[in-house]
Amino acid sequence: MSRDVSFFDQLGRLLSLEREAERARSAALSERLTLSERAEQGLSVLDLESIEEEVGLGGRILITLARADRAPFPARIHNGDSVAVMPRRAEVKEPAQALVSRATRTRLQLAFDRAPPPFLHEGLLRLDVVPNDVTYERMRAGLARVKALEKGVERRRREVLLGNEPPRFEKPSATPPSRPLNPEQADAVSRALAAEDFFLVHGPPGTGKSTVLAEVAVQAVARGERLLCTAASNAAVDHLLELCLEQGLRAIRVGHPARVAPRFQEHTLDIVVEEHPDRVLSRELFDEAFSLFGYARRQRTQGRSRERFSNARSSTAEAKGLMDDARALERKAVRAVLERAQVICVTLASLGSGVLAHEEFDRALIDEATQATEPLTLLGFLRAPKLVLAGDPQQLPPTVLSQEAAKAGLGVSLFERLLGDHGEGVKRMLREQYRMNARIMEFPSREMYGGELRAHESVAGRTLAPVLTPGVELDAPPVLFLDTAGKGFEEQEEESTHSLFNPGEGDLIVARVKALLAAGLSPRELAVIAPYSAQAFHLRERVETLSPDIEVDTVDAFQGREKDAILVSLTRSNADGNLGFLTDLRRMNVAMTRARRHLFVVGDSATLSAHPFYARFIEGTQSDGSYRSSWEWPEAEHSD
Ligand SMILES: Nc1ncnc2c1ncn2[C@@H]1O[C@H](COP(=O)(O)OP(=O)(O)OP(=O)(O)O)[C@@H](O)[C@H]1O
Repeated sequence: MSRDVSFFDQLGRLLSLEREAERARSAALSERLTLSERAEQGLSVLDLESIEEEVGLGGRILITLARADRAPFPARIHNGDSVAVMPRRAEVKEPAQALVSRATRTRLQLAFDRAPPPFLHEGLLRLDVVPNDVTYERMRAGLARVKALEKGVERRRREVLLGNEPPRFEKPSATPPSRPLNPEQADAVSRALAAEDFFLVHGPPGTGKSTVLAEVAVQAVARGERLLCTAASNAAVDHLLELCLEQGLRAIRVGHPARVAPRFQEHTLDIVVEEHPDRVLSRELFDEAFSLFGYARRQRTQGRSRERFSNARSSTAEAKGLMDDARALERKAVRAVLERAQVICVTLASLGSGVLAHEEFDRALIDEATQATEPLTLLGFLRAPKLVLAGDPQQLPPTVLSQEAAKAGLGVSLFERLLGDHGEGVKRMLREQYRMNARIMEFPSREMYGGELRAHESVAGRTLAPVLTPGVELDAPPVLFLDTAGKGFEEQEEESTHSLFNPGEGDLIVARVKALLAAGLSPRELAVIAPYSAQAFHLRERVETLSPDIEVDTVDAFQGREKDAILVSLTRSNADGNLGFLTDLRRMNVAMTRARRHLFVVGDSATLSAHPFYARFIEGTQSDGSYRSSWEWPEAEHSD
């Protein structure tokens, strides 16, 4: 399909729609809620005071807040959230913006990039969790830059991107891989390395698409290339970082330490920079500046005299000068660390952050590329002449709030669009999977991947028995469908969110959790997932009391993860055969491909059979002994 550059303007318009939708949602929420309701929902915290101040990594100012009565916070505030802080009662023009760097039950440590305004130290405060606009600005600027690629090679890149010119490939070289790869993986690696523009790695669940990217990284670094490893989510970037480190590459993780998993913090730019001699020096200067700021504050607050004010003014000026020197030294240290790295790992959204503003790479590897919108992925495109995108268009697409924007194209990832524009020749599908028992794999393989998946011999026969207490008897075949038809377990709607839940299915899930734990399954190897957030929420409340280590979440949140046993509550049960967004089969594909040894699905066949996909799934379980009716299900009696 041929396009002209107005395509990027169209994407810009869709971004505006999406931003409006996000604003409208948060405005509707604020409007509906009084301040105390906001506080109850965990969107605001009131009556805070600052109780500690220190200088943290990268010269950030860390201020710890606690409630004046030291009461615990609601559970909603997480590390990495953006927040705005303002006086509890007075009006201020500009609330102070910060990120939550450590959230505990009674304390919130906030990281400020600049010295926060004085009101933070004066009296009671209010904190609001705020949606973050920065990424929109970066995507918009990115679109403008791509559109403006006019000259020579750059123009050609843009034309390939638009689907007007074919991508080019060098002759693949036959470098032996650094680890054993299956034939499709080896082919994907060599074609990705041969790509002069881009290549797509299609990785169905558990087929090692991250492994392929890591191998591309090893070989590209061996050729002397400088690499960018990126993805939309922090978890995916952390995973790439882990694989690169395992391969012995010098990789640096750029990102706010609050958003990086704790075990990778020692590889974050902020922490590595701490060791650099220039940074040691800058720390001393920051300390000095802070004591001067403190002195100035005391001078100002201890009474009014001309001398005190003038002392305060000159100390503040001196402190500001020291801060400037300290920052310059710190920038030098950062440059030195980045230059030494072979691989930089960072989320797409953080690529636009100050420290990386001028970094260029030889190649960008983008994981989970089918979960990122095109404008977001283009931020990676802008940093490297060659791209490798890994993803799976049969799993969930990017989350887009505005239905209109999603339909008009924002819901289509760059991966999918390039595949549509250039055809199958620009992609390699991986076919051997290293996660699921063959029976668990069979149905999604047939429905979503043309029956082409293979289970590697190390996983094909895996069952639950070896991870349970020896000798325990439990009815747990690889796939088990528990049918609630005729039980009257109707779905219900939660008033405040309009999301659905189903207490009857909840009872059966809770009973299954108890049975699996009693049989000796580790709670860390068990997860409960539901398509609807209300069902996930209700289940979490009940399952958490059985063990805090069992994860309970929505299907969408569980994409990319795996566990030995996965329990799925399909939730829908109504007289009209209405399946809502269960008809997005990509969501079901994700739900059904998370389990290694045991996939337990509860649902109402009378409702589900209205859709041929579910009808075929249920028939399959009936024909091979994986079907149970809840009328004759022993655990149903122990569900309280
Ligand atoms: N050729 C191989 N031989 C043996 N094991 C492999 C091979 N390739 C991948 N694996 C294993 O398969 C598992 C999944 O690999 P990886 O995390 O790369 O998959 P993925 O496709 O990115 O997964 P997901 O679907 O969760 O995104 C890992 O445990 C990995 O070590």
